[in-house]
Amino acid sequence: MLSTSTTRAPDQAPSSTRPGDDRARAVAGQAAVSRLGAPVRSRLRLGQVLVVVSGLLSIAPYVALVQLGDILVTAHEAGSAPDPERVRATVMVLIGAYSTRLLLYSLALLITHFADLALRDRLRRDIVARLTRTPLSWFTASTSGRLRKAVQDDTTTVHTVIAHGPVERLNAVVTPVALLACAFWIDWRLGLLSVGTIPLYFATYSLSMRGMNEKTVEMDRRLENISSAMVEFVAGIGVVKAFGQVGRAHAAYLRAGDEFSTFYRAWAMSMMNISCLSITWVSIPVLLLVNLGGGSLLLRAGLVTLPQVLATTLIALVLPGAMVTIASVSWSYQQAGAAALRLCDILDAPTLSAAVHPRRPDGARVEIEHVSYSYGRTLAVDDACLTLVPGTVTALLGPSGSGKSTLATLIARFADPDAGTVRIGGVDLRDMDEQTLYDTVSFVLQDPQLLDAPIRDNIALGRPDADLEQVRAAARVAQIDDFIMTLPSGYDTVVGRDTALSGGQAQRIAIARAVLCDTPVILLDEATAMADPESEAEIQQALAELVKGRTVLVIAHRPAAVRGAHRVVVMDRGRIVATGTHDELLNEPHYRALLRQGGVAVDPQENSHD
Ligand SMILES: Nc1ncnc2c1ncn2[C@@H]1O[C@H](COP(=O)(O)OP(=O)(O)OP(=O)(O)O)[C@@H](O)[C@H]1O
Repeated sequence: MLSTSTTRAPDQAPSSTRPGDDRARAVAGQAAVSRLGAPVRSRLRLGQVLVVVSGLLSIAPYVALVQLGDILVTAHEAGSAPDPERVRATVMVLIGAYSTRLLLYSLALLITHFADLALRDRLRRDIVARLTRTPLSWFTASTSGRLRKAVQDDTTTVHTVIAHGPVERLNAVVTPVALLACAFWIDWRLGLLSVGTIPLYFATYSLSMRGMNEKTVEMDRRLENISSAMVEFVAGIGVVKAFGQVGRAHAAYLRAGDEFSTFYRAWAMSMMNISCLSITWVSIPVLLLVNLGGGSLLLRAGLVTLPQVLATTLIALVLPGAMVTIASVSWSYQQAGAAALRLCDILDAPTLSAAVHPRRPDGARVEIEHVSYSYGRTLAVDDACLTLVPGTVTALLGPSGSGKSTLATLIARFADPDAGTVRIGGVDLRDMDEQTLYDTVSFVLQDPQLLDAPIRDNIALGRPDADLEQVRAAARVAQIDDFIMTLPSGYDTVVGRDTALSGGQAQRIAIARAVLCDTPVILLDEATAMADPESEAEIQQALAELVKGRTVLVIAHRPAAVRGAHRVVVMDRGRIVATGTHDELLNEPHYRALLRQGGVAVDPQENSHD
């Protein structure tokens, strides 16, 4: 079945890539970050302009400081009191420049935060808009997991690089560059002292960052492995327990965890030593030693003044903060790259084309003409031609994997065929708008998929405007009304919270849902009639009511299910190999093989044809 968790959408990217691909993925990640940020780029640019101005303004307090020092030292040396007017003016410049800088910086952050809010809102809307046009065949258990991660986690990860990245990274570059220029302007020798340790820092830092992009992508991939092992373990817990394999399934999770820690420890340990060394070059004690030590030598030689030494030493001390910010924002960009790629994957999910001139079907005749459909390289339906006549039940029979479910889902437009046409009432499904399609076809799936909502809402899923009487009428047809009325809250009972339903009860609710939709075409998974033998008779009766007078296709998983069908269609490896009534097909080899496999006694007469 298309909807089972064991299948994978063909267009889904594999969850792991080879290490050789990691660099390309890291580059693609940065392109994806830039693509996601495009709608708010002008706002980010405005924030960045403010940061540049604020960075340039950072020079002013230091210049004012040197000036203030000069005024005080000159007055001290002359043995007179400093000029109060000049002192006040210099202090005002110092305070004014500092406050304006802070104000501009905060304003820039505010702008990028608002941009980020708008972007996240837009991203979530775009994802929802995209998914409403995405073929149902795209949604599998794994795509659902990716979706959850994208909407919940990845939009938050991207926040760091949209709201903080442009401002903090630029500030961490502009401010130190402006300050260092200022230091050189104060005195070139002192300027050299303040940047003296930077080449050493960069040399060791780039050593520690070698292969960082690839490692980050690899880390992300290994974390994904842990998540998938966990999801697999939890999703399959029923079958795992039933076969006493908890230890083994658990082991897969532990193995993924162990592999991650081994990888992380090896990476972190080698990086740690070298990155400690790089940080030492810009640590406060080393900077003080170099700047004050070198500065005092220059001072003694009479080449510089004390305020100049103090100002350039303070400038040099700004460096470590800037380095740390650059490193942490770069790291955020790498993580955001992986998150942005996942978001772009979802934003680029395939979509079904919308009808340009929507048409309404005339009748409920279903015509499948030369239809083919593949999942990646697997050809699931191969040049199928079939007509479903209104008022008849057609049973689709064939071995597992022969393409029955795929063919049926194409009639509900879970996907568009790669070749050929599916028409209902003379209208190509691609020329029907969504609502018309929902009003025309309903699908009773093998898994009834009840929501954690009142039973009434579950039945009225396709017709939310239906009143209680209409809902009850549908439930009566589906043989489930009596049972619902025995529940303490009746139709307001919340499935999952107030009551647990048996498989058969859940299926009858799903049948009531289809009865209420009252569509002229019904696609039915015969397995709906098999899950709960105790209520099979009731389900059969409910189904008999449901299919009356409609165009019905039943996906038959066992030969006995063709009972009562007007016509049987046999599929094999994607092709329709035989069509006819049960009697007409008795000599057809594929049909006979299926009957034999299903343990159905074959007419003794036909033995002579063997
Ligand atoms: N989502 C998917 N991604 C990739 N291949 C798929 C997917 N769903 C089905 N297939 C493949 O397409 C082929 C037809 O599958 P389909 O489920 O239509 O067969 P089926 O006759 O309904 O089988 P069953 O009776 O076991 O449900 C099979 O080879 C199957 O492996």
